[in-house]
Amino acid sequence: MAGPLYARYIPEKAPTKTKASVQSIEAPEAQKYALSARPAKKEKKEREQPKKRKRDKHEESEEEEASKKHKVADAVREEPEQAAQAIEEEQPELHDLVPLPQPEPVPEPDYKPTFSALPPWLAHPITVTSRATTPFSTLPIDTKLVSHLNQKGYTEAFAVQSAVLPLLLPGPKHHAGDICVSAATGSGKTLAYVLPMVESMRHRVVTKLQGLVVVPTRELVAQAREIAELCSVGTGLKVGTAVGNHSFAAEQEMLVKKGRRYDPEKYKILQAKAKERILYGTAEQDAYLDDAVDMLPGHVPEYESKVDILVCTPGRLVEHIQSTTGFSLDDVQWLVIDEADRLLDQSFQEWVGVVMAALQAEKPYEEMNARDQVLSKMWYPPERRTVRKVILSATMTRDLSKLDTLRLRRPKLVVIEDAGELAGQEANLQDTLAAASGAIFELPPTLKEWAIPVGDGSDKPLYLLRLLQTHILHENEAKARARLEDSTASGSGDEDDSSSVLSDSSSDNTTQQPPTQKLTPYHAATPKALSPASYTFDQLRRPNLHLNHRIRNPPLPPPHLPAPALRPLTTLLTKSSATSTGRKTLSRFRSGTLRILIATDRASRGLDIPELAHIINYDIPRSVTSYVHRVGRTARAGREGEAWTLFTDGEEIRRGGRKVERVKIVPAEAREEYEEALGKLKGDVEGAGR
Ligand SMILES: Nc1ncnc2c1ncn2[C@@H]1O[C@H](COP(=O)(O)OP(=O)(O)OP(=O)(O)O)[C@@H](O)[C@H]1O
Repeated sequence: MAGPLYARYIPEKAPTKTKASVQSIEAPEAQKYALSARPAKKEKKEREQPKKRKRDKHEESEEEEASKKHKVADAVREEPEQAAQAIEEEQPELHDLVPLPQPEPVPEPDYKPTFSALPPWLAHPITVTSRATTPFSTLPIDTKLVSHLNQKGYTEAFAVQSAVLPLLLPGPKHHAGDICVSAATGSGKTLAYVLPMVESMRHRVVTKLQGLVVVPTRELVAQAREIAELCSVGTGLKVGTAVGNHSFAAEQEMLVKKGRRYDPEKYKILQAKAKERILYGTAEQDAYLDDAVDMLPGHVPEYESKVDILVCTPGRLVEHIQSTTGFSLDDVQWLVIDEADRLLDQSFQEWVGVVMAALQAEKPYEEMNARDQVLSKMWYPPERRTVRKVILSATMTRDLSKLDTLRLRRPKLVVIEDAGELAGQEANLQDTLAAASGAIFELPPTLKEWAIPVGDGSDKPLYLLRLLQTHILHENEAKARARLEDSTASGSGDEDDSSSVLSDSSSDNTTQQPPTQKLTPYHAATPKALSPASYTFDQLRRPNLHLNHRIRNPPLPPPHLPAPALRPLTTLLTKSSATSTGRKTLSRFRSGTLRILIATDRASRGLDIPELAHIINYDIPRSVTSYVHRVGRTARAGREGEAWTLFTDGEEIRRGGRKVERVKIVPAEAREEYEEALGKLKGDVEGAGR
């Protein structure tokens, strides 16, 4: 009998479905056992008519199912509660699927590669501890030079010098190949390359450009030149520079001497070339031929270098290679690249390619000396000179694509590592940072680093002001005072009155001042602060002015300080400062006339101011490299120094996997004056922009 056309709808419960699925999982098992219990004959019969049986079974089960449903529907209609209970009882107990128990995973050892992608010389550098020093007298250096160095206070070779000098000077440890050096800022790298260069040229007869030193900035050129001149005393070697602080023509004049030589044969060749050029236009556009035309009959022009060692910036070097007649690198024996990572990072008119080509270039036949001319006509060409290359940095690159451009010959890498407790931290830093950027980083072991939280950064100038007042100037003034008292007691004070700064500034706060004339001896020796910063106050458009303004116009002269107001002691050094202004600023800072220098990253490389005691990173540097070079302006040549970094809420400063020690500073209490000054400054800037 067919069921009713309609009935109350009872949704199927999930367990019913689950039951079905459980049943369907269990069914084959049950069937298996059921089948195995049947007699073999029946089994055979079943096998013979499997399709029919299956279909019949299927129809039967459908009928059963339908009649069951009808029964349930009837029961529900008659006794709904009992029916529901019965249905529930019918439900089998269900369990979720549980993952099978698994064995404990076997811990995998940390991956330690047994190979390195770096070539052996980079992967296994010569490492030397930063404490290894050697007396200069034990090194194969001219005795006069040793005593001159001693007089100037250079008695012991620093670690980098102790490691590099034997490799570059003649002797049992001499290395016939190129050297790369990674050593901390202020560790004495300049002397490490200048000394062997000068020693190798000591007995030269005529002036030839034999040593080429390339550095990135003008300040570095001046410093390297100073050291080169110190080492060249008594040798007659001439040191020149090319940086663009003179006109190009004046610089050409300083580098190359134009002369003439009687050589009728060569004269004929040159005349022929010159005629060719005149006939065919611009066949060979070189000033050399122009000069030849102006020569006396039978004479040819002859150019000589006026310098033995040239210290230069890469851009200016390229200009001279390309445009100065008679300037050549044919006799160069030494190529030094200081601050190599920076120089290789920036193209500077593709300087590496130009210099390498100039070093490789064959001399034209007519410019060869007689011996080479004879040899060049023979079966084998004249011997090629080898140029010794010395590549240095405190953040040495291990980027092979960059180093390859220098065509290094049998190179060796020397790394000066920090000894003692700090070495672990450095190693960490090196591991993590070297892995991240492919560079090696070194920091001076005598450097102390501090981090100062400044909230959201909106009050940074006030934090800076307080830092200067409480930790830097205050401390220094206290030290100066103590030294003053000592010397006054011993009566050894230098009476030289060069301290106009202290006397000037005393007008701000006369009652606070110690007797000014007595402070003078400590002036030059008073530690100073440099505050490299990159500013981001976009709304003010002239950000440097902002910081300078804050320091030069402190909201209130700090009454508790024996120091004068900061205004006359502070100045700016930016990239846009003209060369002469920059030089003057630096010399005033060196002498102690100025105590606070607000600088950009221009001052972060190579600047050597021995007395500089504090670096303040007003903003967190953009890279680790930048941090290393900035803080490296202090703690130089084994002196102590401190680096302070202001950081905002979202920033963090870590070193060697740990946070740099924090110092809490309460910002200077001058908010109202600060806001007022900011408003005034904004007005000034907007006024100036109109
Ligand atoms: N053997 C020495 N004895 C005493 N002072 C030294 C010695 N060698 C170098 N110095 C001094 O150490 C200071 C730092 O030297 P230098 O500028 O060569 O360091 P650097 O390693 O090139 O630093 P940077 O990487 O920052 O350029 C200089 O003032 C220099 O005169």
